[in-house]
Amino acid sequence: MKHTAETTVDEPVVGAMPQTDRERWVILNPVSGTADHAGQVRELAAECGYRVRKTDYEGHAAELAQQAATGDVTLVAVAGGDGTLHEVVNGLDDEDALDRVTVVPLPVGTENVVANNLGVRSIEQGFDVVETGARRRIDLGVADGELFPMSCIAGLLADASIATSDELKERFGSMAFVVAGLQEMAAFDGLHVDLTAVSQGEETRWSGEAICVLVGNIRRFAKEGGQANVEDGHLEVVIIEQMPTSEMVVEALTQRVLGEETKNVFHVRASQLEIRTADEETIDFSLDGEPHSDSELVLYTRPRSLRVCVGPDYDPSPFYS
Ligand SMILES: Nc1ncnc2c1ncn2[C@@H]1O[C@H](COP(=O)(O)OP(=O)(O)OP(=O)(O)O)[C@@H](O)[C@H]1O
Repeated sequence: MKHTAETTVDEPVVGAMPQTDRERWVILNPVSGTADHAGQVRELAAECGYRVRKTDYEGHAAELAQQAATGDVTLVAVAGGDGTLHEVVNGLDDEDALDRVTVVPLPVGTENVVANNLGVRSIEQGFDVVETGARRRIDLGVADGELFPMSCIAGLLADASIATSDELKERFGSMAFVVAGLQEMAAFDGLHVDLTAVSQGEETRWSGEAICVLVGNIRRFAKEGGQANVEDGHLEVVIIEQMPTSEMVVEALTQRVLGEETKNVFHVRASQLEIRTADEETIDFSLDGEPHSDSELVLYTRPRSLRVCVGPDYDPSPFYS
């Protein structure tokens, strides 16, 4: 593989061009996914001239990103899943470095939602797109003051994602999330939600009993899911209303398979969102899979604030009806 190509944000890179990345690091989470990737990551990193920094504990990726930001590093490859990427992005932001450091995900986690939606499907392709891929600026979501590249989930599925065990993840892969959610449904008595969504100065309000509120930055939860437009300054918001478990399954299938809007699912796009519960109950939510809670939740976007390398399948303006 050749060394880094000259890249202008938003422009596809054609052919080999002079190097501009001053120093390149891989932040490697050795325990992400099936934990068998460290050897391959180190090998390719050595071949391509990256320094590898390994995480030793939870939160370490954010500290390493801060160190990268205070040095000469202009490119960080993140060998981990969505949780590790989340830490890196917040670590870079703590040093106000999002504008000078480009990030590329190396998908070695369990779900790798961000990497998949950026069109980066393997470790090798990750190193490759740094040389030959386009570079773009994508939106980041903010929830409770914390950045999230992927999603924020409040209510039942937030609990479920926290409760999703490693064993379950190994057996069912990305389905673990859904399976755990359905398992927990019986014990969950809903959340009375007052939600205000703002888009281009227009307010939309929703109040009622909800199972969960799903907010996607790079991913869509509505209809058949897939990649969201992550350059338009909007979040994709889905509220799943409280309903019997049997209806929930039908609802999920109808939404996923047929792509139809149905009565128990409310969908809105928003650049700003406020979620409150009726009696100021605590809202449990997960940011890119990590648990949080607060009495209210304010979300918004920081449009086009993260520089990323993307693969050929990445679509800057995906079409959905
Ligand atoms: N050395 C370590 N030992 C234990 N945990 C670690 C270590 N390094 C990082 N972590 C933690 O591992 C967690 C999971 O990482 P990550 O999200 O990358 O993988 P994943 O959950 O398998 O993938 P995905 O989020 O894509 O489903 C993160 O919360 C991170 O803080």
